[in-house]
Amino acid sequence: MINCVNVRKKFGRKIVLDELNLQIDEPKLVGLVGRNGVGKSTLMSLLAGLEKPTKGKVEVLEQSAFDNLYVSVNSIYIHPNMTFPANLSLRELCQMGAQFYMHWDQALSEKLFTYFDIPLHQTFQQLSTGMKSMFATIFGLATRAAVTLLDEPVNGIDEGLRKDMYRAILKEYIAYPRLIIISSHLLDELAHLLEEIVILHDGKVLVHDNIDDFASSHMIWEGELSRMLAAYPDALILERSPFGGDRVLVPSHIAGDFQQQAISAKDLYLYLTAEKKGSIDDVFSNNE
Ligand SMILES: Nc1ncnc2c1ncn2[C@@H]1O[C@H](COP(=O)(O)OP(=O)(O)OP(=O)(O)O)[C@@H](O)[C@H]1O
Repeated sequence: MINCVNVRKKFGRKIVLDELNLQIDEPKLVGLVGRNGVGKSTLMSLLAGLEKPTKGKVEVLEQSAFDNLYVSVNSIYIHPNMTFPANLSLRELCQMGAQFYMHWDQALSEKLFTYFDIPLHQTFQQLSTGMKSMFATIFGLATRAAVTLLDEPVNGIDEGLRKDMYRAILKEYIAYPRLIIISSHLLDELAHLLEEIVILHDGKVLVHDNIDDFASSHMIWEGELSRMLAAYPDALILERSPFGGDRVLVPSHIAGDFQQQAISAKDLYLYLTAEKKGSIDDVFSNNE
């Protein structure tokens, strides 16, 4: 359904994505994660055909994505900075959506708008930040587009309603499977929904895996650091303890006679993408 081959994307002299490869062949619920500024939105814009790759190939539904009407009518890209025509009410926007997207689900959108209390007589600009996200995400789901790209879909939504929105996404996906890619920083909230995870790091896909396989791919050893490093020199040191309980991260297939702990997908993602530039305490250390 999507195929990115050796994709590079530059803005001016800044290379954001480079030699990025990603292929997804069937409907899936996929989480796209990565640290701030790594290029998640850029990748989604490329998939939506809004941006042209500087180099390489971006195909969606087997067609080159950039500026392609077939890709436009079969995909939707919802993101926090999106705008809608200021002179149209939300109801009118939905009528336009129904004309453009042939699988538009009017009944679903009406039920969700009612549940989330979205005032359809207002314009998009009149909504609060959280309501904008709710409207846009429901709009995205109602399109039933084969490729649905949700960039930070719960941006600004309070915690209780976020859970409802995740559930709405999951139920819609189960009822009408399609490729839904969700970018988010809230991997702990999202992980239970996802089938696959894609981690962007240094302009590339660092991990593309089944979410459960990803979480179980590593484990934490606790013990004496020198012994653990002797058993596995490439272990990532997570924590030094003056009392002997040092902690390191190792791939799960490595055998070692140490206390072992499972790790959550969120923590593993954070460790694998950590920048090694000291801690926030170092920034303040001269002032203390
Ligand atoms: N149109 C543009 N012109 C110039 N630079 C851009 C443009 N779009 C994105 N960038 C730059 O590309 C980089 C990646 O931005 P992008 O928004 O894709 O990252 P992101 O992973 O979605 O970030 P975040 O998690 O903070 O939302 C950033 O350095 C950003 O400044």
